Amino acid sequence: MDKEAIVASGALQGSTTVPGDKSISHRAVMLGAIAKGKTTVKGFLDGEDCKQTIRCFQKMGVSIYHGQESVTIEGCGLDGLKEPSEVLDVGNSGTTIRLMLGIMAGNPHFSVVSGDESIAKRPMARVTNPLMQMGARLWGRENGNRTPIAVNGDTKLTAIDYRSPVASGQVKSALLLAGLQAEGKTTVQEPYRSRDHTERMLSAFGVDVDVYENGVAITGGQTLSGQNVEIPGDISSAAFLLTAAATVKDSHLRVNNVGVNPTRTGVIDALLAMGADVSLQEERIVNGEPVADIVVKERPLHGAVISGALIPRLIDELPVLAVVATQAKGETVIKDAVELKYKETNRIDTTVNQLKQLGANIRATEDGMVITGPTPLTGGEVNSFQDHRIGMAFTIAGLIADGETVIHGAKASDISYPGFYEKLKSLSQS
Ligand SMILES: O=C(O)C1=C[C@@H](OP(=O)(O)O)[C@@H](O)[C@H](O)C1
Ligand SMILES: C=C(OP(=O)(O)O)C(=O)O
Repeated sequence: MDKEAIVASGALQGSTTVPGDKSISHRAVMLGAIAKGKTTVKGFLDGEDCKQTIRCFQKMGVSIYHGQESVTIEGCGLDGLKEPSEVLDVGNSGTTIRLMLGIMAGNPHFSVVSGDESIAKRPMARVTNPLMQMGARLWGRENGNRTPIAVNGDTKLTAIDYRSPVASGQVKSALLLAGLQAEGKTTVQEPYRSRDHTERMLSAFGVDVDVYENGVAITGGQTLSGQNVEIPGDISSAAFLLTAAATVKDSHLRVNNVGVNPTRTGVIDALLAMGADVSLQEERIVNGEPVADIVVKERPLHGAVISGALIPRLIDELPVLAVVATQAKGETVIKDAVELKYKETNRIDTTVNQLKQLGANIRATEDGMVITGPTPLTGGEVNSFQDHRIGMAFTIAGLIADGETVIHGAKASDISYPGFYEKLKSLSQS
């Protein structure tokens, strides 16, 4: 049976690393595939989502070699992708499907894109609508909002000025990738700035992208050239270790070589706002992305408000921050986070309902949750519901709780953090 039993096992100590960044790994494969020439990727995340991206591009005739040390992609240029003769299966990965739709929309082939049960419930209109405004021919259930989605890319796209209602790295990236193939200059504005790895990597591959406050612009017809890419550790994975060390008594942990792109470091800002002792050391730039070692020491925490522009900078870390908030003194309010409902699970429900079960004082709101602490947690049976972030967040809850916490569906962690359970065990003292 796919489950893990977690018991409190003492302070987290030492110096460690985490697997490569998921967002950057997806983009390295995609940009490598549509570039001319060879791309070599070091630090690629060997997780299920990113492997699915590799498989999709292999189905379009791209030669990709996934070795122990690196991934090598023989880029064939945007005009060199082949028509896939099978469905492009993205598995559980929202990033793969939404970014790939941007590529497929302007590529002169017929393709069908689909994924697992969770993907079938996630909204796709946020990308298919603006792509259709650019002239893309797309069909899907609920007028293009649900998978499977069929694309007939045999059409010329036209640039649009798009004001996105959501701050989403996936929407922005899909439109940049479609914009590369459109006539004219495509602009995307968003309510708050979302992760900017696509812009950074496009520049590294030789494409001009204009970046301004809460917006980006790209002119169609530019070509990419293959590059050597070095991917830092994923701050969204590091977040589980950092939050554990911030809450488990006497912990003192250093996580080396983590990507600290400012569009991703919301979890550090939230921990600081809660009074945590966290610092960045050895800050440097690797391949156009900021990287640092992160050091955290346990000390008493207090509640904070997590809202507004901070939300897109820590969206995937909110379930585990809710776990931390159960141990912080006073009220923590998470708001403006309605996007949590559209992830692998409805993360407001899966977080709130199960933390309540473990004894937390927590309630759901329309766009987030309110947690009052500190409350002792008591172990129990919880489920990942095949949502990797939920399974891992409740594993951290298990380290804080009295007694045993059983995580059903624990293997979901392989999606973004293979080796997560082994790593936690190696860092615990007893
Ligand atoms: O662009 C990306 O790589 C991602 C963007 C975010 O999703 P949204 O774009 O839906 O906010 C995030 O939740 C996801 O894990 C990865
Ligand atoms: C939401 C996530 O990923 P995706 O949208 O790529 O499925 C995540 O990793 O938490």
